[in-house]
Amino acid sequence: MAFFDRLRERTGPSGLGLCIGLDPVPERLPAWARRHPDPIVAFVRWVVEATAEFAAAYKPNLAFYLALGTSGLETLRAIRAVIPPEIPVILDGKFGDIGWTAEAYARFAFEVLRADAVTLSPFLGPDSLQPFLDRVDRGVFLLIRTSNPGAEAVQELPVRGEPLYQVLARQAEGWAGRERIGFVVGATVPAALAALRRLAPDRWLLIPGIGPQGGDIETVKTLAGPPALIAASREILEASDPGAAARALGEALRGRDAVLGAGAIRALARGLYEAGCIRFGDFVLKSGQRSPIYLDLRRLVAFPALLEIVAGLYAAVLERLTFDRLAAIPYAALPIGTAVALRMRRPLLYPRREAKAYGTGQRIEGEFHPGEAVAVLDDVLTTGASKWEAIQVLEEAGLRVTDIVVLVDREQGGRQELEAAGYRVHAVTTLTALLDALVAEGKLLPSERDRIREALRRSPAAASSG
Ligand SMILES: O=P(O)(O)OC[C@H]1O[C@H](OP(=O)(O)OP(=O)(O)O)[C@H](O)[C@@H]1O
Ligand SMILES: O=C(O)c1cc(=O)[nH]c(=O)[nH]1
Repeated sequence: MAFFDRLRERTGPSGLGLCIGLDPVPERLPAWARRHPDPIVAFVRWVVEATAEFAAAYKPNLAFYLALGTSGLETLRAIRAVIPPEIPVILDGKFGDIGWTAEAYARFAFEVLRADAVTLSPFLGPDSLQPFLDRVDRGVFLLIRTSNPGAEAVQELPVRGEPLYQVLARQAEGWAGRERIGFVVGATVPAALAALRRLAPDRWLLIPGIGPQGGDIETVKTLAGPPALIAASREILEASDPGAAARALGEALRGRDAVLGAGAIRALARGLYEAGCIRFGDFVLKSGQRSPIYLDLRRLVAFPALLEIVAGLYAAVLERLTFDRLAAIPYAALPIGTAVALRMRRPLLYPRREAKAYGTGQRIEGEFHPGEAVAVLDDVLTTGASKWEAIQVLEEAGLRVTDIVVLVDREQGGRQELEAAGYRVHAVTTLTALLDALVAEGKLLPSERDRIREALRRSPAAASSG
């Protein structure tokens, strides 16, 4: 499997992962490790065992092993061997040399050390990268805008009115093997995070510089967003409990919504696909937009076992929230809401599309008291229009809508508008993550996934949501 597909698997639906730097310094090791006959390997093994479940990738920096002396490379090989095979290893060597020499570096990185990716300086131009790009299952991260204070003096030099790093990023978009190239950008340079994400919306970013160097995760999430690896080394290696430090960083990264690991999202995607809840074609949505993909979760009623799984996923999100009642938006979310209410033993209500002219004439079915907090459930979030309609009815009746929970956020602008108005939006997963999982499951070609993504990116709602 290609390197960036492996990263997608590791990060799951959020597309944001922790890349743990393995940069040991002998004199800073804990006392117990220093007493060990093989201190560095013992220490790194201990860190890896404690952090593996939170690591999207590990990143040993070559310099720390060279600094150990002639035994350093053997130590690095031993460390490569303690990293579980499913976790990609990025060798941080910041290589960059003419082709012939680059070929030797590539052999060292990919054959001797069996790294899955490397960091490279793009300063010598595209031919210097080629030996690394020729290994089609491996990846490279180009140093585009680094986090160190002196970087500005070179990387921000104006070239025809544009900073050099942006020129480089733009050029790299046209280089052969571009799908195997990610960019390194420092968390300490917010303007570069935003600029690079604008220039390269789908490209993996490797972002060092949080913690001791001064960058912070919230800024990275807001300005760069996924797909990205956030690098942390000292913050984890020097913690008294590296596992707890990695867990805290992982949670800060994934945020409150992450209820699905990479395996679970694949199982969900497979279940939905096999039940005919994911359709490909040419569809018109509620908003009038056209779409090459349609999620038809109304079909869940024909697959009770899958409906139960889906209800469990909503419940995993809802368990973390505080609310008095659930409200389901007709029609698709009515059976889902009922399954969730049964599972959680929480009361459900639903706003009708319009009041009936007979019977009770109610606009809201179920029981409620003004002032109560409501978590609104829907199947899919596209523009958010159906959520706004439901919110209006519920709020006119004196209820307080606090949270909106959907199974799939199609990432077409709905979330931003609801959040801007103060509603908290939670999605079990996103369309991007579902598409990636379908590719991993062999149900969709990568080229089809990319075509669908591109079509959705060009849709009017996506454009208006910025
Ligand atoms: O975020 P939005 O742009 O509102 O789009 C998503 C909505 O569209 C569908 O409802 P629809 O009214 O088509 O169908 P339904 O009555 O069958 O649920 C879907 O069930 C969501 O409620
Ligand atoms: O936006 C919509 O109307 C919509 C999209 C989708 O994927 N599924 C659905 O039921 N509605």
